[in-house]
Amino acid sequence: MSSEKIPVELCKGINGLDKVILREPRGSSAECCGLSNQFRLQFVGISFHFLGSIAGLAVQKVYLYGGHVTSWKNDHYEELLFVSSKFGPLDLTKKSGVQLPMRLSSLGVGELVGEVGGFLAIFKPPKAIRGGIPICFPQFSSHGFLEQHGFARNRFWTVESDPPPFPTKPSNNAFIDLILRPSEEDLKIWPHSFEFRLRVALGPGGDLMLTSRIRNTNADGKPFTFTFAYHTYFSVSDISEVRVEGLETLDYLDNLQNKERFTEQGDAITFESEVDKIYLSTPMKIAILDHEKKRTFVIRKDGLPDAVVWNPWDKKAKAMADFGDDEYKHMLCVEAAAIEKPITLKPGEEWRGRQELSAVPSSYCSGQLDPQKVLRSS
Ligand SMILES: O=P(O)(O)OC[C@H]1O[C@H](O)[C@H](O)[C@@H](O)[C@@H]1O
Repeated sequence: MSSEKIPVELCKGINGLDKVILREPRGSSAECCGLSNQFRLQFVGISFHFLGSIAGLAVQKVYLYGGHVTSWKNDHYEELLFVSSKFGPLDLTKKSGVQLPMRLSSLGVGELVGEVGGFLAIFKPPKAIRGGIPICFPQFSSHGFLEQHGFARNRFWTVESDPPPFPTKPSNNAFIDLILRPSEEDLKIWPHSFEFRLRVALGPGGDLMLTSRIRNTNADGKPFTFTFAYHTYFSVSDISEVRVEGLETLDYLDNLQNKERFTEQGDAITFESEVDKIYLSTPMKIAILDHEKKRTFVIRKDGLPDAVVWNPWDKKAKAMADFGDDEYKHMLCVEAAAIEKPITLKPGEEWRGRQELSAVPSSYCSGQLDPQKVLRSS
């Protein structure tokens, strides 16, 4: 089958990795990923059921881990998102001194056992994929009592073939709709019923668009409150060659200084050490200029007033089991978010948060944040 004729395809990648690929005729693509079947079966005993082809809209149950976009490529087939070479549960063993292969079996909720020559090591269940676009919900970071960044990034999402209508449908049909509802276990840790619909779409020019719709479906009449972020890892040539525009002079909370509030002073944001800041009430457009690659990412966002900027730098990188020691040089997270003013929904209410990413050649001039001008430049 010619891939060009299939805007949405369900397939398997390396090591049986389940993924949905969105394709755009000029060559751009995006992938939403799961963990490999085999691996998931070993770890948590969840089976996958493919009941048809997505292109034919006959799929009823496809589970994708985290509703996580793991790849976004332009029409030159260049990867635009960073994903760590060490992501995934297998690599978590690396820094604990345990070697694979080992026998793995499920111990029930939350614990796994690896046995190597009589030596037992207990691991946490699979973590979020390190890179791409993890979804942080219902809590950003440690701003609350839930696990870091909430649980949505560590759950299986389902493909939804017939979601409630969006105002517009992408003309190229390169989109996929996912849904997450809480399990019984989730309700024990966050006692709120919700429907989280995520549409991942690839625009005709290769733009990657994520739209989240979160609805309170509580039957007990209670509202709920959440924080949220698209935790986007951009791939950059060299972090010291990168500049972020659109956040100058804004107030931010510095996660490295007890979330204290400061005001940004510089002309544009550049990087020479660890950064972990939540910029507040940011403009709808933010640009990331990569001088070496001569590429500019433009983030357009709606319903997401804040923007997190994160790079772990060398020391933290070394401490992260699922991250290469030098990989901090090639990534930058700029995360469209709603954090400072958490969102509250009454039963029946729905919230929308949208992020649109473009990658354009850097004939883009500094300070020129009109996205139309950016898109017209070549
Ligand atoms: O390691 P993770 O849980 O994926 O979090 C990675 C990072 O996410 C955000 O950017 C936070 O602001 C950081 O404080 C955190 O270190």
